[in-house]
Amino acid sequence: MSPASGLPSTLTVTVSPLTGRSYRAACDIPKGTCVLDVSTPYADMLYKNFRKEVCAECWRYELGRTDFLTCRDFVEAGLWFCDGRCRDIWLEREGIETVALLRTLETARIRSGKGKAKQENFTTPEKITEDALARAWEEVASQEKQAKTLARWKMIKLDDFEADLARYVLVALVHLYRELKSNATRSDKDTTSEPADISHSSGTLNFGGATWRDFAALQSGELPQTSMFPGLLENWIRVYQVLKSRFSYKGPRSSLNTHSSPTDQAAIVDLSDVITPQNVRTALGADLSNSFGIWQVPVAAESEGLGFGTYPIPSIFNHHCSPNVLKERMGRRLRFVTTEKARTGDELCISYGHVDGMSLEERRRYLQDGWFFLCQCSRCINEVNLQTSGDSVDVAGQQHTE
Ligand SMILES: C[S@@+](CC[C@H](N)C(=O)[O-])C[C@H]1O[C@@H](n2cnc3c(N)ncnc32)[C@H](O)[C@@H]1O
Repeated sequence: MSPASGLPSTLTVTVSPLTGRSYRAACDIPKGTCVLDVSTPYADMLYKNFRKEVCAECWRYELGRTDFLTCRDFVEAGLWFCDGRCRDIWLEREGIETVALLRTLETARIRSGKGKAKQENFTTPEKITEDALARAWEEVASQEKQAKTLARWKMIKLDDFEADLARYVLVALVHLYRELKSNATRSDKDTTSEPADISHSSGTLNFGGATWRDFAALQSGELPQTSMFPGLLENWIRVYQVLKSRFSYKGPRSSLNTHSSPTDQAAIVDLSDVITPQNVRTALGADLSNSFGIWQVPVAAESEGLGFGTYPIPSIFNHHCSPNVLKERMGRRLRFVTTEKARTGDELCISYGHVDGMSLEERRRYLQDGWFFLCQCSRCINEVNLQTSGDSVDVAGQQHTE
């Protein structure tokens, strides 16, 4: 599926059985051309360790200095800003209700030094398969039909890893919620009564030209990730249980969350329709296989990873070990610039990591371990063919005949 919106006329999407969707040049493109420019991710998250040192809007980071983060209006929600301008840009896009939602979510985080809270019983399947994952999530969905389940889930506390993932999922689901509300408002505009929660929804719908449809069309990393790290399934289910129990509301508003202030309760929207096992799996599955790390800039080998963001439209770039497109980050903005001339029909690829100085085996291991795929780029295929023919290749891709 190609992206619903935001694709420049210089790019076209093709699909191959081996590598899925990828971008190709729709015309001849000179070297140094910006082929894609995306202002913000669909969902993003700064790791808790860096939150007090990085602006939540422009992602400015000054090697651990914090004095430039002068706007601290929403620190309970885990949001530090350079100043009121960064705060207002963030609020304009995300909406004031998201501050209340994030603040409530932070109350579900195990406070440092408080150890591990009592968790739900969970047995990880012996072997992770599509069926085993489906059964585990069906079990969760059936549990929530029991009256006391949500009250019990409300007591669950998340460790930092899980709470950070929950923030990322929550941001994505609020975007979906707002898209649905906006569509409903548009189709209901002849009627006088608005949907109950629309008054709580603020902000502009602009998530880097992408919609939930684009986000949900991303390749899911759920099976490869949970197969490699089976404990992830329990982490993901706990994320779901916390989101469902705290932000789903079918009764009186005061029963929504006993931990948040009355102001927060008033501002919190009812996310029950969007917090579903399928949507949470979609958001988490899109993470590792598609997200871009938010690296300290300028990027160097020792750059800190501050968090990650998922940009559905750029996520269609496939990897190449000698790429012809370079990614540049400026704040939340990602720009993709050609590093050589591309002819009509050429595949346009970025590099997913620093593979330059690696041998074929090292590159393939790196991509398999970190990204769960066997690299099929033309450089790797050429080197495999050369190895079969007995010739050798050095790490710069130069061929040496024996
Ligand atoms: C960020 S997505 C890129 C878009 C993806 N092809 C799609 O259809 O959505 C990353 C996934 O694309 C595929 N991919 C990207 N580059 C590849 C390559 N060089 N060789 C094989 N598969 C690749 C892998 O399945 C990988 O998990």
